[in-house]
Amino acid sequence: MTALSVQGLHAGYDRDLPIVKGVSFSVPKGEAVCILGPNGAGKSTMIKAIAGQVACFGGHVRLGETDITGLPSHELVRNGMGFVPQTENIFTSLTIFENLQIAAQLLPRADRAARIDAMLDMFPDLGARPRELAGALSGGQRQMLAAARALLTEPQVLMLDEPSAGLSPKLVGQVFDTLRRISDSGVTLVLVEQNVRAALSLTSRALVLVDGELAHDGSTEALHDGSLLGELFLGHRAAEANA
Ligand SMILES: Nc1ncnc2c1ncn2[C@@H]1O[C@H](COP(=O)(O)OP(=O)(O)OP(=O)(O)O)[C@@H](O)[C@H]1O
Repeated sequence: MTALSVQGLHAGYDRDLPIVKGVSFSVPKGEAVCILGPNGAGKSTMIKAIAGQVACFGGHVRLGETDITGLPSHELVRNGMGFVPQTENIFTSLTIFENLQIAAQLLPRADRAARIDAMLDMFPDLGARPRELAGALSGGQRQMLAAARALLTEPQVLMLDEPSAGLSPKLVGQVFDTLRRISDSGVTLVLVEQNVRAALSLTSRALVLVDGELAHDGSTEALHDGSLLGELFLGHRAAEANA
């Protein structure tokens, strides 16, 4: 069964200069997929367009059978999409518990307390100190809180924009261990990553975006020795150099 389907997506900040140009892919339920590519390729723009935060100029995004193209973020959450942006993904002046409470507002009142408890159980680092200010957490714990906020509504698909950004190697390891647990629990994962090694350790399939177009869609095995990835990335650099 297909969890997420993107067909002929054109998206960006100016209709006359789309950043994402005709990208199509689909992700079966339960699969973990990473989106790789050189700086400026349009990875963040694409994931934000799928998450309803950047304008779609053409094409379709479907979550299961539902067309979600261009729906605002809160509607996407109701339809089963979780999105963890790269920055400003938690409220640092509020406690861990309050951060979860705000995310829980989208749930029926009767379900809120149980879902918050489930997240505090799932993330023991957070469960040990629910009254601590989110701003006092380490970078890795902040990413866990951001993921917990997104998972609270039990999304079918969880998308993350560079969960390793700004983290030390040790914290990257912690965050990816958490993502592996989330993936193992059956949630479909789509993540944009600059940290190729970490991304390939988690996902079985990679999409490579070069200059807003899909340059590769296949098993991560082919990318482990780095030469194909290098070719894809270098091809882009050569094109830039000749421009
Ligand atoms: N808010 C914005 N307004 C206008 N242009 C933008 C905006 N955000 C990004 N861009 C442009 O869109 C292009 C793609 O950027 P994007 O951040 O999507 O790439 P990326 O592949 O995620 O890069 P990186 O790996 O460096 O984060 C770049 O040319 C960038 O300058």
